[in-house]
Amino acid sequence: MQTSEEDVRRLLTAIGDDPFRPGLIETPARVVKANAEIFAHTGETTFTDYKLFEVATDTDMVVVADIPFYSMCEHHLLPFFGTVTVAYQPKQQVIGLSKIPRLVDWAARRPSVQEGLTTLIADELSRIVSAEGVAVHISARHMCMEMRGINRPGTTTTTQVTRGIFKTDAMLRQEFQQQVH
Ligand SMILES: Nc1nc2c(ncn2[C@@H]2O[C@H](COP(=O)(O)OP(=O)(O)OP(=O)(O)O)[C@@H](O)[C@H]2O)c(=O)[nH]1
Ligand SMILES: [Zn+2]
Repeated sequence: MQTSEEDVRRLLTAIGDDPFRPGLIETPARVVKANAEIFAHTGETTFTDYKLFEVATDTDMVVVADIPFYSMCEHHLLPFFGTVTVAYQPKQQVIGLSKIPRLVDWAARRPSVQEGLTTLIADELSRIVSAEGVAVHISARHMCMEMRGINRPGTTTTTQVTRGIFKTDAMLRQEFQQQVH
């Protein structure tokens, strides 16, 4: 399913503009293309683009910090964006490091709320890697709170999901939180 150029022309008309004026004539095609990228993984429930490796390790925590993401708030279809920090304590398997930002992109490229995005990343990482525990922290700015409505530029929202040992071990959770900038 894709946005059509006609959908965009209808929206432009509805906001009181003329979709056929010179400045807007190519806009519907651009918006269709942009939406295909921004909403690329809408409706997908399973992340498949990963590789696992069997490794003998007693690593306490693998952390990939400050992964930038862009998503769209499902209430207003306005951007929310920021950084994600993902951690897990491996058992015998580790995931290819680059696959963690890929997982974040996959989860973000759909309409969502920040809490749901945090949970989706934790759910998929837990499913993919057999880990002792998983932790995901997101810090984000919501354009729906900054450029309209309550109009509070610069506010940040943080969300965190912990699973397994990150939930039961307060010290480990604290170490994770120290990795979050
Ligand atoms: N929990 C949560 N709320 C969000 C998120 N993104 C947007 N919202 C909130 O969704 C709510 C929608 O509230 P409504 O009262 O239905 O919509 P609204 O009249 O546009 O609300 P205002 O934004 O307060 O003007 C607002 O409070 C938003 O701040 C998110 O990621 N998580
Ligand atoms: Zn919103």
